[in-house]
Amino acid sequence: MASSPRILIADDQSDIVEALRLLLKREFTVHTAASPAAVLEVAAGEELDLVLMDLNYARDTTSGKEGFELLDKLRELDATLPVVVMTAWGSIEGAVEAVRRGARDYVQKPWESARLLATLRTQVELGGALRRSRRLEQEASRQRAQQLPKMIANAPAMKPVLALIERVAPSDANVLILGEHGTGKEVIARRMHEGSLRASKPFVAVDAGGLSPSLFESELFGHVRGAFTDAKTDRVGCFELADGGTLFLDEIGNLPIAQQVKLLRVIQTGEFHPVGSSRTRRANVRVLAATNVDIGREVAEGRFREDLLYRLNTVEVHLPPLRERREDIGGLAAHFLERVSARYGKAARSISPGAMRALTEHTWPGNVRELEHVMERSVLMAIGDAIAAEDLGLRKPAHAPAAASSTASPSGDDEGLTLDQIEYHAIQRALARAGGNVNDAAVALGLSRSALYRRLQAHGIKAG
Ligand SMILES: Nc1ncnc2c1ncn2[C@@H]1O[C@H](COP(=O)(O)OP(=O)(O)OP(=O)(O)O)[C@@H](O)[C@H]1O
Repeated sequence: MASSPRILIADDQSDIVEALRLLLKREFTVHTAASPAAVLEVAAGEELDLVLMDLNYARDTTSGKEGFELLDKLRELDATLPVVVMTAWGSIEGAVEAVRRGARDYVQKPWESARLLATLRTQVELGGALRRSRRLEQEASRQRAQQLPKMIANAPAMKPVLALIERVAPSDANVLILGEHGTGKEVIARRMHEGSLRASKPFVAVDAGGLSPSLFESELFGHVRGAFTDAKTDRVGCFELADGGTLFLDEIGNLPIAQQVKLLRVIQTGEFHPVGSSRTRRANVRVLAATNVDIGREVAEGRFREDLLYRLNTVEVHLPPLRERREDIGGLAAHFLERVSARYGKAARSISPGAMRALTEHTWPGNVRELEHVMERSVLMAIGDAIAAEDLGLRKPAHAPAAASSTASPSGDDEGLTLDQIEYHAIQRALARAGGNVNDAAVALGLSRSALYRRLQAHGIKAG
């Protein structure tokens, strides 16, 4: 059975305290105090649900000064604790001042029992609701903090990135995050959101560039039932889901021109129509976008609208590839090792010095995501106490230069490489043989020119 609510009665007149105690004891657990000091002592030591207090304590005073001070202190102690003040008949100013200072209600002496009880019940209930909602809020923010992916960023190359996040996260500026495939652009976007005033509101991520044109509008703006054959019910779009919060548009560089126009309009006006509806909806959304393509070139070659770029890149964050922040490889590897081991219910192993050397010498065309996959594989493959270099499945010390070079031409021995790595090396070899000519390399690889460009972008290889 739930225990009865706990009330503290505070008055220096013992006959009043006693009368109240008799009235309230059937419904409440009653504590009493005769002075402000005693009130604070009880309030500090007991979980209370309400304080019913007089405003005057020193004999013959009527100013209420002591009561107001006590009220302030109680609110400092616990702003959610409801306080109801008692005032002498006719001193309404005192009651008004007490309410201004945070008392939830007041009763006049002599009180009318039924009314007093009703007032106390209401305030106990409201106070309980307030406390529950505060608790839920705290719980939600704790969970958010826990879900926030850990970000390893100690390398010198990450310093400017961290400084920029700190500076622009709290603003409402639209930010464009530039970086190769798998460098952690979404991680940066989440950090920005968590560091903003929108942190308690939703963060919605959408792969904008990966949506088919027919899905794009419905995904972003929603649709109404019957808008098209498959629209069996209304659907809320990402803009509306992110209202008040942050919308992260990934792969923005791959967005076809027709969709760029639609996106630009919403960003300019904050207004949109769900597919099949003529009703205008509004959403207050901060847009963070990311791309791994050379967006300047996309604009220069007419594939990306300059006006949209200006809307998206109020601030630009350049996320360096993993090969430019090798100092973080150890920390990232350990982090992924711990996470993956926990996921598979395995004891976390250490990383042998040989494995660590192999990790730091690898060129990481797939960046942090590739490192994550390598660590996942190694957890499954390892048999010893420590992860050995062989468990990583990496080519032995890869001496291939950074991805930007066109001379990388590792031997045709692909054993132990991931599909992604094999593709990377095949492209590098084809480019090297074609003297950097993308058309020739595409022919040699049996790809169309644009398909090869897409792969070059995906691997962060700069050709020509
Ligand atoms: N600095 C980092 N610290 C810890 N984990 C990271 C870091 N950067 C990236 N990761 C992890 O690496 C993976 C890839 O990161 P993310 O998805 O953010 O990359 P991306 O650049 O957005 O990828 P894409 O180009 O495919 O959109 C994720 O699992 C992410 O949690």
